[in-house]
Amino acid sequence: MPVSTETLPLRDAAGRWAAADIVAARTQPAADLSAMDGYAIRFDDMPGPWQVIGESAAGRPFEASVGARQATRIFTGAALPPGTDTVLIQEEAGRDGASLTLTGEGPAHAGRNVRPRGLDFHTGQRLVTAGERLTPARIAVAATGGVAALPVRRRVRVAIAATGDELVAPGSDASGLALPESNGVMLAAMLGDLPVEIIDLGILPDDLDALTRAFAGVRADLLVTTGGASVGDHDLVRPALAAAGGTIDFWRIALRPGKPMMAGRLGDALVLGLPGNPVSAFVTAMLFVKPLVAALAGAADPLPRPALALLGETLPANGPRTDYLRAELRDGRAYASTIQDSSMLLTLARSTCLIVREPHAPPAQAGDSAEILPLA
Ligand SMILES: Nc1nc2c(c(=O)[nH]1)N[C@H]1C(S)=C(S)[C@@H](COP(=O)(O)OP(=O)(O)OC[C@H]3O[C@@H](n4cnc5c(N)ncnc54)[C@H](O)[C@@H]3O)O[C@H]1N2
Ligand code: MOO
Repeated sequence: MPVSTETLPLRDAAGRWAAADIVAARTQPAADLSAMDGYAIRFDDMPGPWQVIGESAAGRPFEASVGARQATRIFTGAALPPGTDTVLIQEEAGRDGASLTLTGEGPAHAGRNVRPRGLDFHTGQRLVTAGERLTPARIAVAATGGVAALPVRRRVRVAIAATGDELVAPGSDASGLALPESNGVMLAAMLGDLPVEIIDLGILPDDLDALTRAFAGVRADLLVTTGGASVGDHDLVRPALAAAGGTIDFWRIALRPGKPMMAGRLGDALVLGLPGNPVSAFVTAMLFVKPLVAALAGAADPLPRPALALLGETLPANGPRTDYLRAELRDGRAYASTIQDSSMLLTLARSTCLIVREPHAPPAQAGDSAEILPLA
């Protein structure tokens, strides 16, 4: 089901994506305006002298016509009085009462120091294209274009469930074999700069009935689970999804880490079942959850942007899965961590990029160029 749209005041629209083209309701600038403080003159009267007959300030124009060898005082952002076409900056002018003389080089051509009407944009011109993110500059251009409210998708409702009998809420007693749950807070943090409403389903046990009940009650655009995605006897996410009336579109992809990822549907919700290993959950969230949320929020270009970096060290040939290696960028070179175990959060926390290795990539040498995904 597509996420419905709403209209938000400019102040509330930051970080959303435009749900429709945003079109200028006015021309900017609305008239020929001065770009500098000085004197509005007719270029044909160069090199002067002139008689100053009035003043034009931003919002307080000089309405009368300016004749030959006449000038007005003018300030930045003020409309050029009728009859003038050029601004002489005050650093190059001498003023004595009403008399004005040229003291510097003066403007080189007609129209100098003038922002002509429509320099920025015209009424009817597209300012923001549907599917573009509403960055601060795009919100500002919409405001200048006379648009007060912006069409966006409503916040995407993302339900997040961690699964596993060993897990306890972060901060609670984690003695013995209890493991503090970290995927839920990590996912919420990864979605922190996206327009989401998080529905925290907490920690669900490795129990088919409990999982089925929890899944059946989900009201969201997207359900994200972590853990229980693999082939063990306690990996119950897929059977529970089926028991709750959901369907599975695919399970397992040629990715390392992240192989047991699952995608499916449950009623109106899309479902992404991420592996439980924290690094696998991180990588699949980066490659699938974030882009899917951005797409649901209306992004035309939701995928992460790879960059290029030089390798700091030799890398062995890759196997059959696309590999995302935790790595650090130092002096513009990417160094992969020695151990790439998908349980190791400290290595991930210290990484500043992932090196992307294509399936069956041959060995790579130090100094070779490699695709990376920067980790902000
Ligand atoms: N025989 C096979 N075993 C495994 C395979 C396989 O193909 N054949 N795949 C391995 C791969 S690859 C991965 S990845 C893991 C993923 O398994 P699950 O998604 O079923 O994850 P769990 O078994 O539930 O947990 C794995 C690991 O991660 C810890 N975990 C889980 N959830 C959290 C959480 N929310 N916060 C912190 N840590 C969490 C959990 O305690 C486990 O240690 O399967 C391999 N096995
Ligand atoms: O794919 Mo698992 O995610 O390698 O550890």
